[in-house]
Amino acid sequence: MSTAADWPLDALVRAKGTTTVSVVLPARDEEATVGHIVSVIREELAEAVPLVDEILVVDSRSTDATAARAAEAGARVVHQDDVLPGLPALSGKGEALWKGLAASTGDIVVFADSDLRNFGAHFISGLLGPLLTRPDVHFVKGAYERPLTGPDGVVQRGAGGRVTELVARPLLNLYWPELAGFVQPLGGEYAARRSVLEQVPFVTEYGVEFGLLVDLLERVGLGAMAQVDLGCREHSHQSTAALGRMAGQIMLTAWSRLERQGRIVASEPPATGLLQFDADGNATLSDVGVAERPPLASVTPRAGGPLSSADPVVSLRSVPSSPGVASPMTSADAVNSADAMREDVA
Ligand SMILES: O=c1ccn([C@@H]2O[C@H](COP(=O)(O)OP(=O)(O)O[C@H]3O[C@H](CO)[C@@H](O)[C@H](O)[C@H]3O)[C@@H](O)[C@H]2O)c(=O)[nH]1
Ligand SMILES: O=C(O)[C@H](O)COP(=O)(O)O
Repeated sequence: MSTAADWPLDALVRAKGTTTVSVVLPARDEEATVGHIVSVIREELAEAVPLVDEILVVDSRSTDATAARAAEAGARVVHQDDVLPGLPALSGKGEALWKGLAASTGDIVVFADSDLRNFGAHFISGLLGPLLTRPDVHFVKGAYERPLTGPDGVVQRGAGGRVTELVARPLLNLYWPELAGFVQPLGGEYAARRSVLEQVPFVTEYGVEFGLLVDLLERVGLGAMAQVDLGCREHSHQSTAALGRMAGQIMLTAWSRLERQGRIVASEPPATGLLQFDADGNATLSDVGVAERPPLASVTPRAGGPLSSADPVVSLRSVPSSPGVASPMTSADAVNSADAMREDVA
């Protein structure tokens, strides 16, 4: 595996030629970090050297000043629901990335999270190295060490990436062992050729990274997938309950791929409700179902191009997410069963 330091900027600019590069940053309520990230990319990779041609921030229904901070720092900002407005709006990070792909223009698209606390230009340039120098490489994923920073500020080296370690990695080793060598399968920093990204579906919410890995393996093969060591990645941590919902989305994404690949035949789809309990035993029910956008190339002939009325709108084939879609356990069933269990215990 190469490291970011193996790809000096002058060599990358020489290799780039006429290839164009877009950086797409999905952002939901990231006013604290998005401005700095955009500024670093603009100053070091667009102004100091002609490596990045476009910086696009996809504002993912933020309720804070994310869009303003990103625009002030020099990004083009689009709102997730304003892109391809002819389609019904979906939610979550996967939707933001798919809309970002549609709204951007570069031959190579680099995705990076907007909540990185130790962002440096190497997060972008490192990912570009194999893509700009090896025509046979179509997808590059970032690898890094992930510390866990507690609320008291204490940093535990290598303890981050809890959903990765507890859910994604075991699932990949069980069912797609070819992908087990990806150090950070859920990491948000990766890059690919547009020609390939437009050929694969994008799962919505937090299923997107897992779905892309599995679908790209099928589409381009492991030999066209690379990873680059980007050092250490620090980001803002979500609560355990939020990570539980993310885990549910990833498990449903894996289930959808196993079914699509003909490896499981289910008599009924899995339930998409997740019942969680707080410290006082209060129950909250969430829907962790994910939807799916079809390959962008099947929706519009060219990213950002006009939609024709004959275009497919959205594929929800993989896993149901709309409120109207039947699931084996309804919200009411789940709450009733939780109440019944509590009574049993009492
Ligand atoms: O509805 C959303 C949710 C998140 N984001 C953005 O997506 C990025 C990553 O989201 P975050 O909530 O920070 O995810 P993590 O807890 O860090 O989850 C990890 O695991 C996820 C599942 O694979 C990946 O999507 C993430 O990139 C990866 O960092 C950030 O820029 C968010 O602002 C959106 O744009 N829309
Ligand atoms: O990628 C993951 O596993 C989740 O984002 C959780 O990461 P964290 O444990 O570093 O918060």
